[in-house]
Amino acid sequence: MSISLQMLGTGNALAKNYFNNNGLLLDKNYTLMIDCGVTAPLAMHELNRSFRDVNATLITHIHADHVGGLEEQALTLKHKYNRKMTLLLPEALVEPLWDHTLMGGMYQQGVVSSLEDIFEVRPLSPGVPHRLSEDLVLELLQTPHVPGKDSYSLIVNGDIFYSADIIFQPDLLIDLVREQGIRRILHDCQLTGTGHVHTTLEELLSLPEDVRKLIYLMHYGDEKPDYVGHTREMEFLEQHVMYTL
Ligand SMILES: Nc1ccn([C@@H]2O[C@@H]3COP(=O)(O)O[C@H]3[C@H]2O)c(=O)n1
Ligand SMILES: [Zn+2]
Ligand SMILES: [Zn+2]
Repeated sequence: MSISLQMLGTGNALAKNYFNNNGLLLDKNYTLMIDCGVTAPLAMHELNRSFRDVNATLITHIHADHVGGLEEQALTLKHKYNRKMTLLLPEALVEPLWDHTLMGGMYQQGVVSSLEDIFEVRPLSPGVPHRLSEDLVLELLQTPHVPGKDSYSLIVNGDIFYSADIIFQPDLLIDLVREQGIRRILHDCQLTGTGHVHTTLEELLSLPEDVRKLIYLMHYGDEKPDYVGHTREMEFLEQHVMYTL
């Protein structure tokens, strides 16, 4: 089973050179969009891709760089193609995504009054595998980010870990690799400053070598060029490149 990953962007919420950290996970018959931030519609356009060719969009948590493109996505599909996107999201996010984020822009009396009016909503329970296609199985793992904000990392096909924005979790990462058979880690990486809600490069560098060598770095800032060559075994994930996972 061959799974590919193409990032629509690899930047943090404020990056101007790398777009928001959103991705496409692809198997031969299925395309999953991981998060749909403010820059996702333009990123799709630049890749000559259409939301029509995405089977489902998965949301990890509610920050603009992860959900800020959903309004445009839903409107594009409705008005150009008369269809709804399948929205996969942790069950705990269904209500806040509508009440705290999308309702403000999308509410229309008598026409649009719930998330279900604009998406095919498929709530997912964390901690159990969900088969999305013949080759793609996804499990949500709740991980800490901003206090009070539910956030979910992903385990893909039982052996790939994709971090939502996450506070450094060394024990989890070591356990995933040494006990749970994870062979690839896609991890957010804050290059400067203290990691209050993200994991810093310094923290990732403190991991043992057998874990570091499985890590691709993503969700980084525009200062990334200054850090190339200073990440030991860990490589920066690059926007638009197609990776076989
Ligand atoms: N200097 C900054 C940078 C980012 N932010 C917000 O904190 C969020 C952390 O998760 P994120 O998804 O990276 O989005 C960030 C901004 O909303 C912020 O409040 N101040
Ligand atoms: Zn983010
Ligand atoms: Zn975030």
